[in-house]
Amino acid sequence: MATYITEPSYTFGEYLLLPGYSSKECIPKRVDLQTPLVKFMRGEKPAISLNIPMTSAIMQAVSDDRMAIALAKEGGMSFIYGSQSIENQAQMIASVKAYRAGFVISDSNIIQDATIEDLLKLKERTGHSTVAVTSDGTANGRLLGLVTSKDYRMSRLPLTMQIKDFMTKFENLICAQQEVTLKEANDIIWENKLNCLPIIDNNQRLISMVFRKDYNFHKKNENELIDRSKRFMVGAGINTRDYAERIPALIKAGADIFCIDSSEGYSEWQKIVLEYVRKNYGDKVKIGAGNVVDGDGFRFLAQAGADFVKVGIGGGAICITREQKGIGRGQATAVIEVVKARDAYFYETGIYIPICSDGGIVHDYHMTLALAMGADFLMLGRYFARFDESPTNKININGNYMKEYWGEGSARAKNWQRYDLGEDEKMSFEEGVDSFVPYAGKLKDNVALSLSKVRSTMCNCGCLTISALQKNAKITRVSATSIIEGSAHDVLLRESRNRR
Ligand SMILES: NC(=O)c1ccc[n+]([C@@H]2O[C@H](COP(=O)([O-])OP(=O)(O)OC[C@H]3O[C@@H](n4cnc5c(N)ncnc54)[C@H](O)[C@@H]3O)[C@@H](O)[C@H]2O)c1
Repeated sequence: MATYITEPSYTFGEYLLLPGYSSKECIPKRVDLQTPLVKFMRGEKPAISLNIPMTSAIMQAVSDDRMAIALAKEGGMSFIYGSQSIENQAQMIASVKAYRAGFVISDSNIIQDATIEDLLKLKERTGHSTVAVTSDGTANGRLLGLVTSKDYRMSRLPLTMQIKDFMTKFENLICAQQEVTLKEANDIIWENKLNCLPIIDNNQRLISMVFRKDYNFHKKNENELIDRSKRFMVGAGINTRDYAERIPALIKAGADIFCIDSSEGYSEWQKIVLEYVRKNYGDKVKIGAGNVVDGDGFRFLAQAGADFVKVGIGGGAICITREQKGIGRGQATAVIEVVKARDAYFYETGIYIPICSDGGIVHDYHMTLALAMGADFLMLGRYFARFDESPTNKININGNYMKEYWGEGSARAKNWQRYDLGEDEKMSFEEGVDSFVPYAGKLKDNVALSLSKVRSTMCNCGCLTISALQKNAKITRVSATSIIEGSAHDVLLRESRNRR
């Protein structure tokens, strides 16, 4: 007979925190959000910690090199998506590791045969008026010219005019070689009255840009997540098929940690990958595994050697695994159950394995709840997809700006053809949808606001660290009507503006 778990599984929205005693020392400014990323022995320190408990999801629509840089600046980490060629993924990792403050990877690039109409669309999408003209329209193509708003007059030029006919051609540009320091770059900008200085390599390929207007914004963020050589840290998603080629290539590119990316981690495929890493690299290479939703799955991955375990099936905003396959678990219950198994494992072995809660975060307070329930850090997809730094298009829909957001289980992501299930193509089905999310601006501002709420709640609970919150939080289930009671009710709202 099947095993029945009679207790229903719950989501974060069905829980609240009760306040604990907070002393006058307990103020948001003093809250420390540092949290372990990889396993460690009792009494020892983890080899890698995050400075904020946030990672960005292993998704095409979320985590590329630009996102990774923006998030590492704030103290978190991106896991760059693996649903792309090994070469492309390695290039993204390498570009994060090569990042130098003040040197920006160009996100507005175009080919010289494109038209003014294409240029206007690009400007609307990226919000930037300086556009690099490269041989292949990418950020690292051969630099052929530059277009700024000074180069064309909308009222005078036809929309069909080609970029090559009005751009500032390479021969007339002032550029610098990639060895230039930020100070030297800024001197060139001032001496030549430039707004932007392209940085190129020996083959005229664009490496980055330095902007005059960034001059005052190069101050170091003390929270930033850096390695021993002061380079930003970055993770990489991998699969259970081409790992023997992908892992060495990504290590060479500089990846700091891997995560096996799958909806289902309680599988022999994951054990094989973890064994491959331990056999070839010992404990030097760090690797997380998942996803699981119960203690059995956790223990399996812990014993197979995972450095962290990721929790969650079917809770992502774009995920339809539960309705397609009928597997999954309410995210709060999944976290609570896996944390129970983790704590028991820690008690037995002295090995603490961090838990990552992946999916199901809708409101900022859900982050605090997930941490209070014992997760050490969160993986967020929809949350980060809304920001300027996500890799997707910004689109105006009925006067509102939206960003595209699609699941890794959707046909759109699967077009990368990494999943050959050995079945008839007609038998394959989607586990994710293709959608839009409301555009929300800069990552930095949003993360600061979300974490200010987390810090504030932690103070209400009398906790200055995540581990104190995990030990001391008092959590209650809420009834359906108390959820209504907790929102604005029985009043007519004066304005429908989105609440910050
Ligand atoms: N967290 C979630 O709730 C969720 C749900 C659905 C999809 N996703 C995402 O969608 C993507 C696809 O997930 P998935 O679970 O379909 O991918 P997967 O590659 O883990 O599994 C796909 C299928 O391939 C099989 N397989 C795996 N390795 C194999 C190998 N070496 N040889 C032969 N067969 C092998 C698996 O058993 C499974 O049937 C991932 O990015 C995942 O994170 C996530």
